[in-house]
Amino acid sequence: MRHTPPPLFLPERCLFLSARCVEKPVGCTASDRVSPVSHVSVKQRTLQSLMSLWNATLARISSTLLSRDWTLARRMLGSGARCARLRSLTRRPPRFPLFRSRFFGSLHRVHSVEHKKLYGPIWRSRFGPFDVVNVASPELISQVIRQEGRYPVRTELPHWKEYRDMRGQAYGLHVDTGPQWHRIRSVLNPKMLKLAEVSAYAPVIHQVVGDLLQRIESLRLRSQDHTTVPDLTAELYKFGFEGISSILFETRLGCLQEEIPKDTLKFIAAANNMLTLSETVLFLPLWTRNVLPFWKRFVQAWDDLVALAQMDAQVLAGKQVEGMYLTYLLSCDKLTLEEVYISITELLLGGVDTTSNTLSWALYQLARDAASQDRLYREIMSVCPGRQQPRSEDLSRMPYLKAVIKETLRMYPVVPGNERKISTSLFYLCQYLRNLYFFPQRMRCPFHEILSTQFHLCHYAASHDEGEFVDAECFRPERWLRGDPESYQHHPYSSIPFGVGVRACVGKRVAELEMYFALSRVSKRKDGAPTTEPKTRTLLIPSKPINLRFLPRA
Ligand code: HEM
Repeated sequence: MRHTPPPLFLPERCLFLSARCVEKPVGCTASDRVSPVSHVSVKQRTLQSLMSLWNATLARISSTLLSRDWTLARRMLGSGARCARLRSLTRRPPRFPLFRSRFFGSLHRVHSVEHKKLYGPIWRSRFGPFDVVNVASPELISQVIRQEGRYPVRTELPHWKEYRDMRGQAYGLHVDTGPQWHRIRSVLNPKMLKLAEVSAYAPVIHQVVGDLLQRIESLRLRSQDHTTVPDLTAELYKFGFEGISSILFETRLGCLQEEIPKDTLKFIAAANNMLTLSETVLFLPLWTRNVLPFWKRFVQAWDDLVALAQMDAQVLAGKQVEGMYLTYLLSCDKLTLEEVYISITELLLGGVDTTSNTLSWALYQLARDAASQDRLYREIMSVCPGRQQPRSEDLSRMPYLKAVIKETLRMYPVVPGNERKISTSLFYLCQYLRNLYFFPQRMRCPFHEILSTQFHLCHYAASHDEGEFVDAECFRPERWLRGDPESYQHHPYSSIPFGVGVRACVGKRVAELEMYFALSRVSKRKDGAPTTEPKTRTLLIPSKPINLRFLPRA
């Protein structure tokens, strides 16, 4: 199946030129890159004014539509057909799908796949205090990303921000926006995203993978049938934590030992609490904070996270361990100490659930699919025979290993949805020529006075779309292999588990290296598994423990 991108309806240049004029109706300056008036002909000026007028009218119509003033909208549009088309945006799902779906499980399905079936690839919904426009087709997602601007904004995390203000902490990557976010990001990027720099972490990751294998072996031997490793996700969670902390601090915390250090357990529990409570405190009204225990627990969880990351950072800063990420952050002198602490906390937080859950799903799917498992095993053995460990450069000769991770992330994108707020003054989306939507930069919201239009990018729905992926619910790593009879071209935005663009995941390369090394070495054993259902707790995680049987290969 080949994907043919649909043509765009409006000439982009024209739209942006006039959009600037809408923003600054009097005196567009040279810095706006709009030609000075004396250099344009009367015809061009007239055309430009007409375009400005047209765009201003459209912006007004859109904002009217989004503020639900239907009478005025109809009067302004004057066309029933067009009104109906735009109205589809306001066909809304129930108000709090989150709470309802909690009882039935699988929030991400209700939220994106089911809604896409009901409302099409674009719909509007309320998510806690947010009024959100959901986009669930790769084409629409790509259009949002293309217009995200220089400093993309994901979503407001008012409760995270409030906590940091309360404690006088720096905001950090998740909360900061604009040039301030960019400054922190440009310091973190080089040693996290450059392939050559990330390869330097290979030896330390291999040590951690070695510990994971030992842990699996000891749990297997201890089990009743001498094959089953119970709750593998919990072990992989410790692996994720040990992996990222050994990169950041270049020291081992011992998470995969029999006796887990108390502080490590505390960090893991705090991360779990913070992520679980994050949704709850966001949804509950402010007055509940003094009545219900959630806000206090949320604050406590953050206190524990920051204190532990800070404590490790302070102890290790004194040791001046050569080459570790923390040393780099402290010595580069581009971040304040507060920013270093919050960055370390966020990297630790980002690096645990994500890699561990993806690995759990990958092992689970391989365990159910003997053919994929054998193909992977053959590939690994051909590149790294015997007990040889893969090096970073070997990975380019392991396309199937990479395809397994890609397919796992397609089926279980650990972050099932992403967000973007619009930054251009006039923002449009166009779905296959038929529907054209305009969005104002700001719109009204009953909770906050005024908000930018916020888009929810439904990764999960896009990567489960049968139009993009044949038998989308089946695990088929082959679809990602170039030249394989089962492979085919996908829309480049049909599966973007790490996000794309300048605000995409900062830990992508580290996560991939950890997952490739762990999966290749664990896969040298054979396994089988019971079934389990996905669940979401801000992140997409298994709802039941995954118990795998590990049988040593002959
Ligand atoms: C399977 C592994 C992972 C997945 C699927 C994943 C996914 C994502 C996604 C979807 C985003 C949002 C990107 C956007 O807005 O466009 C993100 C952001 C982020 N991730 Fe990851 N991630 C993974 C691993 C990691 C690791 C290992 C780390 C830490 C080393 C990390 C740290 C972060 C941070 C700090 C951000 C915020 C970046 C920013 O706002 O500038 N992630 N991740």
